[in-house]
Amino acid sequence: MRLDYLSIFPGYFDVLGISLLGKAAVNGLVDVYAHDLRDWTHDRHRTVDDTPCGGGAGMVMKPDPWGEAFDEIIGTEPDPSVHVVFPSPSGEPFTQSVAHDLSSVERIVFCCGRYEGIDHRVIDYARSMWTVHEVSLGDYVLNGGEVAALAITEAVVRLVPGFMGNPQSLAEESFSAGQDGLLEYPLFTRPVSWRGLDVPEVLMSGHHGRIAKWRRDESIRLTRERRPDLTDSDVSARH
Ligand SMILES: N#Cc1c(-c2ccc3ccn(Cc4ccc(CN5CCOCC5)cc4)c3c2)n[nH]c1N
Repeated sequence: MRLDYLSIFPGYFDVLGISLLGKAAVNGLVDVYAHDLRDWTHDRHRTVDDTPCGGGAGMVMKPDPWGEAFDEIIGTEPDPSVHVVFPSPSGEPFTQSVAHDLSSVERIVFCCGRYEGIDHRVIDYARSMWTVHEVSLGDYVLNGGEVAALAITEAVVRLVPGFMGNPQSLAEESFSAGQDGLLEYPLFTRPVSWRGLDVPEVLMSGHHGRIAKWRRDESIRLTRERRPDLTDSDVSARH
């Protein structure tokens, strides 16, 4: 899998050489390339933004540098196998399902906007050439797309076959199909007693059936308390 990042702050992506992702890069599972959008400007100030047509607050990212960067990084021929991700406050929700879909893709290009956003023609042009995902991390405001691109990267790459040492742990996570869309149960490890707080006895019983029931009940309780939106009527009936 090749990952490209276009940003006026390419240094954000230096962290991708750390931890598991760094190991994946070393193992050849993932190739990471960060690009400075200003490398495709031609004025002395390396300008990437301008005032919004029709007025309004802030600045908008000019289309020209993006187009020239696309030509050099991706190419000038349409190729639907290339997936271009635009993090955006007005994007569709980024979910585990989207992460799963992207994990089988060979090439992803992240376009990280700043200011008030990117000239919309850049997104329209990208849609005419490649497979585009305009996605939002959630209902809160970031200053740009870089942090979102990092989060999306982690969510996607950890699903790539061969990346995680123990793929079974993926199956038991919250938001994964294997858990019926329920939140993950509380986790404990040694010591059994810590600052007057004990591991629930059932988890020390060695009785796998009871342990499985306790964990299921806890997942249901937590989901009903914290994420009623995840429990549809069918799921509630089953639980
Ligand atoms: N993913 C994700 C994100 C982002 C995100 C992603 C990409 C960019 C690029 C620039 N920004 C800054 C920015 C902030 C606020 C606004 C809204 N304003 C638009 C003009 O009208 C007033 C309202 C726009 C742009 C970004 C933010 N924020 N939150 C997420 N979950």
